Amino acid sequence: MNADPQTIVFGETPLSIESIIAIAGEHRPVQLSDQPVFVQRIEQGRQQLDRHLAEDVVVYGVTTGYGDSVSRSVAAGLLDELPLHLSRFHGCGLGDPLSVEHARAVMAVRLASLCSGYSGVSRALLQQLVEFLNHDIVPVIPAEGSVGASGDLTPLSYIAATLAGEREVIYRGTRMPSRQALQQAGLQAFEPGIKEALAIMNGTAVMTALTCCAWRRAEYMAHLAARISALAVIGLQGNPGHFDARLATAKPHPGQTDIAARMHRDLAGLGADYQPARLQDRYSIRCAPHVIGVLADMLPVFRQTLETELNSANDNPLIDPDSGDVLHGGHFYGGHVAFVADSMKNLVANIADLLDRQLALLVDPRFNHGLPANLSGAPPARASINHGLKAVQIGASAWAAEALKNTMPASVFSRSTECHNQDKVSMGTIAARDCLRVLELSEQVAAAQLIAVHQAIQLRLQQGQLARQQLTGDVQTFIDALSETVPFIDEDQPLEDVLRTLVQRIQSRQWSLD
Ligand SMILES: N[C@@H](Cc1ccc(O)cc1)C(=O)O
Repeated sequence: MNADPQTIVFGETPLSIESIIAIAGEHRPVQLSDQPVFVQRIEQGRQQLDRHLAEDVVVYGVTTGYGDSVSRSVAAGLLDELPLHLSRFHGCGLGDPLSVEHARAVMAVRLASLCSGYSGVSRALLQQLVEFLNHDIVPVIPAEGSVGASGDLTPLSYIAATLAGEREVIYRGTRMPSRQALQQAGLQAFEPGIKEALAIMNGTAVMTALTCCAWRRAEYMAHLAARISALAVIGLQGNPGHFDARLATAKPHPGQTDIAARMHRDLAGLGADYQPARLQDRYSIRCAPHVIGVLADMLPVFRQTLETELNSANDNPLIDPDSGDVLHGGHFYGGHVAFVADSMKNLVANIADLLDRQLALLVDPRFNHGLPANLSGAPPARASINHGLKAVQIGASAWAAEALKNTMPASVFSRSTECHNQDKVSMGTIAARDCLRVLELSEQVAAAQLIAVHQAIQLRLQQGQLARQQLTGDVQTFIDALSETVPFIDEDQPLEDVLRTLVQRIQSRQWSLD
């Protein structure tokens, strides 16, 4: 069915983190499967719900009030109005809006979940989400106000509302009322039928989407940190023997082994005659694979959890597609995602700390084995007025500290809310937002350390303590690419623009590190 190989199809095979990122960031087109099994499954779910309604079965959120108001039954004449009430009373989010990329990821993740066929929603609802993604109509979703268990009710209410032509969206770069964007795109508002607003809102899509985006950045951070650490070894005249494959075999965590191998490969050009300045380097150098490797080892575990969550029915109630039975449960509870985000931010912040410690060694003549103070490249006659990377290091210390400060797990701050119906909640969305913030700060530390390792290597080359042929082809290419952005720092100059460009390059995964 799928003519355009670029198109990502929902309703057939499970989606990966990469497909979510491709939809969110690269605007890959999406479509619903037209396979009869999928079409039937979706139609059946809806018919079964209608049947329950006709038979006066009590279904939570369809014939009852929401949450703790479950014990209130809704008069038959008001049932149709109930869905829009849900999205409307949850229109109380605060904080900055999610970025366009993140809001698109949220829509894609919610669509994946609804396509699992347990939510009893119509194909028309799924199609409206497809249209929003393909026309790039992006709901403005305030980031704050979810406890992450009862789903991401409040932020997801902005999806339910905008599909229905309420609240605001970003369309063609302009913030405007959703109704106006729908009109301009030639689409109709989709007013949710019974259970449909609940199905959109009662799930973990915001935290899952944000954590998928974080996962991709964390993966790049692990590989970049390995490259930076290898360059720090070169700058500090460190000992490449710490990354010997035989050491890795003796403690074979696969992620750690991979990081050590990457570093060892990057150091292979130093040659047999190379003499390190010390027999054993300080831990931020010697143990780099042991710090970065924990993240590298946990990423596959995190991936499995995130992909299970994103392809799951994390809604309530569910409609069993085979029997049609209504299953009342708590799949909107985001405990798994909360744990992934809380853990990932800890591992990423540890890398920021590692890079900041390496930077501290590089700028300090007591530890850097013959490099100038603050790595200043000023000639001796002008050394007294030049300060090299002094302020960049101070900045990196601040960013590392802030990253570390944000590692406090969010999930341990569960609090009872909503009249004690939601008396244990995940706080997974806060964990996911923290994780993204920790990544941003860590990327800033990495940018600072990129300037430092670049400068250290240029100084070693100038001082004749390193020959260009001692750098592998990959390392030469990387240093040359850095030199397009990073100047040799001799005279004092503002480096904000350089740092910002580097952060942007890191976030767009500019350099191929494999
Ligand atoms: N998540 C709740 C539903 C709910 C919806 C809206 C609320 O305001 C509160 C709770 C449940 O399924 O039980």
